[in-house]
Amino acid sequence: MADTLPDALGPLLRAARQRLTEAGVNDPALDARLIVEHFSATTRTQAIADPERKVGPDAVAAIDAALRRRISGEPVHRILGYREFHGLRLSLSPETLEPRPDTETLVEAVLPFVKATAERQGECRILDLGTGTGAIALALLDAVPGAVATGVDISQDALTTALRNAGDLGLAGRFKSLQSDWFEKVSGRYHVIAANPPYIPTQDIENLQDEVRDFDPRKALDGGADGLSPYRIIAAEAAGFLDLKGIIAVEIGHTQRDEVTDIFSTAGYGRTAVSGDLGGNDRVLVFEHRF
Ligand SMILES: C[S@@+](CC[C@H](N)C(=O)[O-])C[C@H]1O[C@@H](n2cnc3c(N)ncnc32)[C@H](O)[C@@H]1O
Repeated sequence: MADTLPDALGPLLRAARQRLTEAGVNDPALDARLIVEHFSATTRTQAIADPERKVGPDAVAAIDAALRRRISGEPVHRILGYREFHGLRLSLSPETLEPRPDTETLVEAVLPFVKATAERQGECRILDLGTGTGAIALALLDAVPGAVATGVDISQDALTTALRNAGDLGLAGRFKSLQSDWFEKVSGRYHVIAANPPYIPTQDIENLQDEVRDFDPRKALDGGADGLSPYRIIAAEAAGFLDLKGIIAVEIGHTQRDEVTDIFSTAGYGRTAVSGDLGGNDRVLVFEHRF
């Protein structure tokens, strides 16, 4: 049984950090801060300016429970129930991937095109395939008032969460959700087709970090035998849904640049950009169709 937690904010933070450190959690200071701030509804500034501030017994109990979950291996954002993406707070649910900072690379890669299209044509239509929390679509809608987006997912749970996120962010009027197996139920033409599809080869899933394998949904990870199945489907079918001057942007695994480029080249696309993530890995490819 762990020690009882103190009820003053500063000592509570220190005790939380110590518990996570002793348990070997990866980034104990950050996770302790996120948990304490969230469940005590306090801010970093309050912890610094008023460390003796009292935290109520219900909040201390919630922090205690959250620390136990973290120590048993649950990712901190699953415990909090949300994650920040491109400056937006996105709620998570069992069938949504936790949006990752690497995926912000995709948002940045297409943002100038989305802005320019919206300015030129008064509207930019975005199709976000495998939308999950709605991360990509909602980040683009938030940045470009002239954009509208359809978020497609096979998971109804994910779409419910994406719609909730759109509502919470005041973007519901420009975001539609569609349950579909990739393009199966999609109609219309889009200036941007964006996708962060599942791209882990099936046999590699068992070797992923525990936090990913055990808490991110399998449907969001498993890209088939070689990890490339979704790219083949998207490349084969996208032309029917892409505006004449539209672009496709896909996130990739860091070793998949050449294979994914070949898949799109064979389907009639030319690659116009490769973007690296924060770690310097190839992370996003952008294509246009050679109609
Ligand atoms: C890697 S996650 C990406 C989620 C989100 N776009 C992000 O970047 O955080 C892939 C998403 O594709 C969805 N998905 C998997 N297979 C699908 C299919 N056949 N048709 C549509 N969506 C699919 C999953 O449910 C999951 O939400």
